Amino acid sequence: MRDYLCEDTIAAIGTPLGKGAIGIVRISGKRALPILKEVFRRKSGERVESFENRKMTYGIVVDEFEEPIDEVLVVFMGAPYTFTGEDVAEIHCHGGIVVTRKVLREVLKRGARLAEPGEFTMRAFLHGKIDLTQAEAINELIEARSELYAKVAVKQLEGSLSNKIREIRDRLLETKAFIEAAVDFPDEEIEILETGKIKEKLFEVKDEIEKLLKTYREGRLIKEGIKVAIVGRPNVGKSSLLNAILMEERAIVTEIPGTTRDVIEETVTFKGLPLRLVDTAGIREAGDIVEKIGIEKSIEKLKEADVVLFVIDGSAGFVEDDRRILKLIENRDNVILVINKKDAGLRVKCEKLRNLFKHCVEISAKNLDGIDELAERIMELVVLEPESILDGNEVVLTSERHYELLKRAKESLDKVLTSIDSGYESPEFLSIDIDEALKSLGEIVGEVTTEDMYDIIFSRFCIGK
Ligand SMILES: Nc1nc2c(c(=O)[nH]1)N(C=O)[C@@H](CNc1ccc(C(=O)N[C@@H](CCC(=O)O)C(=O)O)cc1)CN2
Ligand SMILES: Nc1nc2c(ncn2[C@@H]2O[C@H](COP(=O)(O)OP(=O)(O)OP(=O)(O)O)[C@@H](O)[C@H]2O)c(=O)[nH]1
Ligand SMILES: [Mg+2]
Repeated sequence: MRDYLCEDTIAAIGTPLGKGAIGIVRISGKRALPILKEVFRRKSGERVESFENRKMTYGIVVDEFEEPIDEVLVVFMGAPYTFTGEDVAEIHCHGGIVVTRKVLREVLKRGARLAEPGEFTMRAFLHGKIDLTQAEAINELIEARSELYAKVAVKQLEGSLSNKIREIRDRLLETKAFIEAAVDFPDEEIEILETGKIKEKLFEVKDEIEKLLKTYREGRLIKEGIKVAIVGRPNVGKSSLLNAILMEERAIVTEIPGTTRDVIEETVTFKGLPLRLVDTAGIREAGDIVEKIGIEKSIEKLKEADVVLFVIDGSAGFVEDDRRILKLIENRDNVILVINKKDAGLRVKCEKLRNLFKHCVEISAKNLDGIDELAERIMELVVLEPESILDGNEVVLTSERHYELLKRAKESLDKVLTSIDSGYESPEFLSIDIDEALKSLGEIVGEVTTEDMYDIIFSRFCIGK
């Protein structure tokens, strides 16, 4: 059973385990202050009976035999004006692996329980300090590996998404009131339902939801990065291209066809977005079993990719083996033809293949020529509205949970509209689906809670958060 009532006092190390200048043990709950008094002494060994709220005090942590464990700074913050909304005590100790754990152990001995992953944040949510999207944003912030993602997460932590959702919800509530007005005054000869007006309002709300839904594509790219598969026949310079983009000798490059046999994945950040580059085995009629498996993987990666870089050796021209690979990627609009080995003289150019490839770049992986242009083209291909999304100032959906719930809300509104169009205009009937939409919106911010909420949200956090 989870402690949704927040009866226990919880504690955990809030900093990464490892060598660091400081390590913080955080305690939250009713017994935070008594526990702090139990473990903390002034340098002289004297007990401290009252702590000034939110002010650091210098001293030592002792074990039950009054033996000093570490020299520390501690702070007590009284409920409700704290991160969790409960009494919070923090012990800032030296950041060794042993010392921080020893301090935590003393705290646990005095009656605190080790916090579960995300439990501090869950308490902040349960006490109304933050809503669900803000709680999730804390985790996203911790997970963020690119500046842009961090920026989007901070905005969400500040409440940008919740504000947007609440705005949509309020408009929907207004619409509902408008529909129900017809029920409340049946005798007053108010027109049964002004369906035209109701529809107009519904369309407005739906439009807002759709706008938000559209941001998810970019949101996912910001969060997960752009998957770029580098494919082509052996020896055209795929691994050289990977190295050129990474600016390091990551993959083995030789003049022997069939050098790369396994998939190599590396990430670089370009304009704030992670580019997840995947170098693959050259595709051809396989020699041995290892190469065959490698080629199967190449084809798999090609299918998963957001962008496919189809590399050819321009100094050799567009040859039969290239043509065979072309069959695998036909009908895809996310392919960029990369004509490599420009330095060796090109026998085929972008212009000549214009009818086959909408996107084409001529490069020399060896001389690092054309690499920036290629990176630009990758961005152009996946990012629909670069200005609006990439500055990180707009509300962007990055969570599948939010996306699915918003989609559900939209579907409920579609049902209402269909009902109106089919003549089922009874207000009670229409309200059912409006309520469904409201419920989905409520679930996003956590006003409507579900049983598995903890498991889908907070258990993903690291311990101590
Ligand atoms: N030492 C320390 N640093 C930390 C945290 C922490 O818990 N401890 N945080 C943990 O995530 C983050 C900061 N987040 C926090 C959020 C709210 C409050 C807080 O005390 N809120 C009160 C009072 C606000 C005010 O003074 O205006 C409140 O909301 O009522 C503290 C930290 C990052 N840095
Ligand atoms: N002149 C020239 N040679 C290049 C260029 N890029 C790669 N090469 C050479 O082409 C050969 C093959 O390069 P790789 O990068 O190993 O080719 P690959 O496509 O990864 O080959 P496989 O892993 O076997 O599929 C090596 O000898 C490289 O030095 C280029 O831009 N110009
Ligand atoms: Mg290779």
